[in-house]
Parts: sequence; C-alpha cells; structure tokens
Amino acid sequence: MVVNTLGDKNSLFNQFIAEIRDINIQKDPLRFRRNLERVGEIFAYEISKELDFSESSIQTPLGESLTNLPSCEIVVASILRAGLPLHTGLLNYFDRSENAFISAYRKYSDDGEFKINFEYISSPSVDGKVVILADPMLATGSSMELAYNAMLTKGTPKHVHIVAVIGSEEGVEYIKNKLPNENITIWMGAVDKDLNSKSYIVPGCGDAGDLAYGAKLG
Ligand SMILES: O=P(O)(O)OC[C@H]1O[C@H](OP(=O)(O)OP(=O)(O)O)[C@H](O)[C@@H]1O
Ligand SMILES: O=c1cc[nH]c(=O)[nH]1
Ligand SMILES: [Mg+2]
Repeated sequence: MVVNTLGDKNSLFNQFIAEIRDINIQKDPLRFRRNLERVGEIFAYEISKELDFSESSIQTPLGESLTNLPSCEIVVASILRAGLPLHTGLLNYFDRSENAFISAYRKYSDDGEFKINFEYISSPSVDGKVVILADPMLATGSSMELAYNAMLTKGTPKHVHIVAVIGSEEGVEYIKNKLPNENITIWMGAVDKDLNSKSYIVPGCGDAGDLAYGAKLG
C-alpha cells in the first residue's frame, strides 16, 4: 500500500498544517475550518494526478481544444464530524463528484476507555468508482477501518484513496495491516510519532472536531 506524505516535501501546504497545529491560531475556529478546507483542496489536486484521464474535445468560441480530463466517477466520503471541512475542500476541486457521509465517533465510558460508535452511512453506490475517504485525524486507525468497511456495504470501488491530515505512525501501520494491500492509496499531511494514553496524536493538533465545531457532550 503506497503512503504519500505531502508534508515531507517543502511547500505552502506545510504552512496550513502548521496553522492547524498552532494552539494560538486554533483560537479562531473559522480559520481552523478554512485551513482544513485548503488542505483538502491540495489533497484533491495531488490525487487528481493519479486518476485515469481521457482526451476530450472542448469547443471554444474560436475552435476546438483537445484536453485530457479525468474520466473516472468519484465519490468523496468523509467521517463526521471533523471530516466536514476537509470534505468541503476536496469537493471544491472534485466539484462534480458524488458524496458519502459516515457517522463514527469515539464513545467514552466512565473509566476513560472508548469504543467507536457507528450510526449510519449515507452513500451512493461505490461500484467501480474511485472513493476518496477522508478524516483529518488518523490516531489508532479504528474509525477509518470502520468507515472503509461501512463503505464496502455500498459496492466494490475501483480504488480507494484514504486521506488524513495528521496521523500517527501506529495508525498508518494499523491501516496497512488491516486493509487490503491492493487498490488503496494513503495520503497523509503529516505522520507524528506518538499517541498519548487517551489515544490522541502527539504532537498532533488536539481534538479536530471540537476545534472546528466546539465541545460536545459525552
Ligand atoms: O483513529 P481513531 O483512533 O479512530 O481516531 C480518529 C477519529 O477521532 C476523531 O473523531 P471523534 O471521535 O473525535 O469525533 P468528532 O469528529 O465528532 O469530534 C477523528 O476525526 C477521527 O474520526
Ligand atoms: O489526536 C486526535 C485523535 C483523535 N481525534 C482527534 O481529533 N485528535
Ligand atoms: Mg473529536
């Protein structure tokens, strides 16, 4: 399974990741969401280079232009809630794609342990399509695994691009071990070394859902 980490190469992308991590800049939730969106736009552009293209004829006012355009059907799928701004960014570029939403979140018990609660998936058929499955955080990798398996109930995709803005080494390894090697590409913004005792990524950025949308009960 190929893992592409965009932050490994110097570009403006790193400025957006740095702002997503920065405890002071995080005080502005509008900017936090917009930075996730901007990162989603860059992921979309990079993923587009891997798609199948075919030649199309475009009629201009003065003649005909032959242009290679993406020829596959795309479904942008994301995990609620932190996935929403990233979803918007991907959709800004893949603007004609279909969309899927998966509800999966950490449900904590009193002893501090959590399990991933899955409630629903809202999705078109993914049969033969390219699925871009996005979540800003890949910590243990359990939410992504669950989302991937939920998506398979909607058909057999041609290829799945898994997108995460910040991940842990453990989470990336987990996905590589649990999901099939074929027809999956992982796209990371940055991969951090550690998870803390609550399975938060360190240094990470904190709780992406709360930073984007505020604290939630439970
Ligand atoms: O890799 P994992 O260990 O599964 O953790 C990552 C998940 O945790 C966060 O969601 P969270 O449960 O906080 O829900 P939220 O988006 O509603 O805040 C994040 O957006 C991922 O979905
Ligand atoms: O570091 C983490 C882990 C899970 N969810 C987050 O939002 N951040
Ligand atoms: Mg959260």
